[in-house]
Amino acid sequence: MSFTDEAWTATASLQNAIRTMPFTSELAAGTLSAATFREYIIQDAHYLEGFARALAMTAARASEAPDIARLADSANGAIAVERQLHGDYMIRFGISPEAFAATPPSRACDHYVAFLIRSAAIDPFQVAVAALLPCFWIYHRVGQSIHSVAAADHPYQAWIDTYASEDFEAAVQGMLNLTDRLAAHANSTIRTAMHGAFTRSSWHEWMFWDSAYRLAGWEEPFS
Ligand SMILES: Cc1ncc(CO)c(N)n1
Ligand SMILES: Cc1ncsc1CCO
Repeated sequence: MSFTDEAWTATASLQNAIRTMPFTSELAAGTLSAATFREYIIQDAHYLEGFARALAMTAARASEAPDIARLADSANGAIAVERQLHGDYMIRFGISPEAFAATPPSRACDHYVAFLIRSAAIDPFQVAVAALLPCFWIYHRVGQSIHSVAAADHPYQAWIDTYASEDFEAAVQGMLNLTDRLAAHANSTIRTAMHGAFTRSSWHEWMFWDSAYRLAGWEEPFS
């Protein structure tokens, strides 16, 4: 079995939780409240900037030139999606620049981004790549499965189209190939750490949607 098949199987219960959780089920059905989607879009704009930084940092550490280019392309792609959120979605869902500026990253968003940037900075390159893979793969799986059931006048069609697209699929396939190539040449210590990073990132994907659904920010102490 390839490393990536192994990683998906090892995280089956998390992947199943992501597929069936309220945020993704209601997103698929088109019944997710606009207020919840708004919160998610704001947080995702914050996330995509941090994700792009982690991709660019990991790109710089690749030993093969094509891998530098692929990871840097994805950093560029993540910023392109972030610009789309700012330029189109925020207007469509009634998020003013002032409202965005007044909303800091949530605890879940900051935790995920901090994890990815820390991994990119100090983990072995193979482990940093494994940490980045769920960001691609889970979104593609979720986007595809919603795409296959979505009604024609779906309120979140543009979101679905982004992650079910052939362009995104090519980026996902590139990351899967890179991860499997690295794992095939890695020793068992590195492979174990790659599994750990993949699992932790998958958990962060679940937590990110769970947090948006609960409209969770930063809890403050009561006086
Ligand atoms: C939280 C999160 N993970 C992954 C993606 C897809 O890149 C995204 N837009 N947001
Ligand atoms: C992973 C990812 N998420 C949004 S854009 C992007 C890179 C696509 O090339």
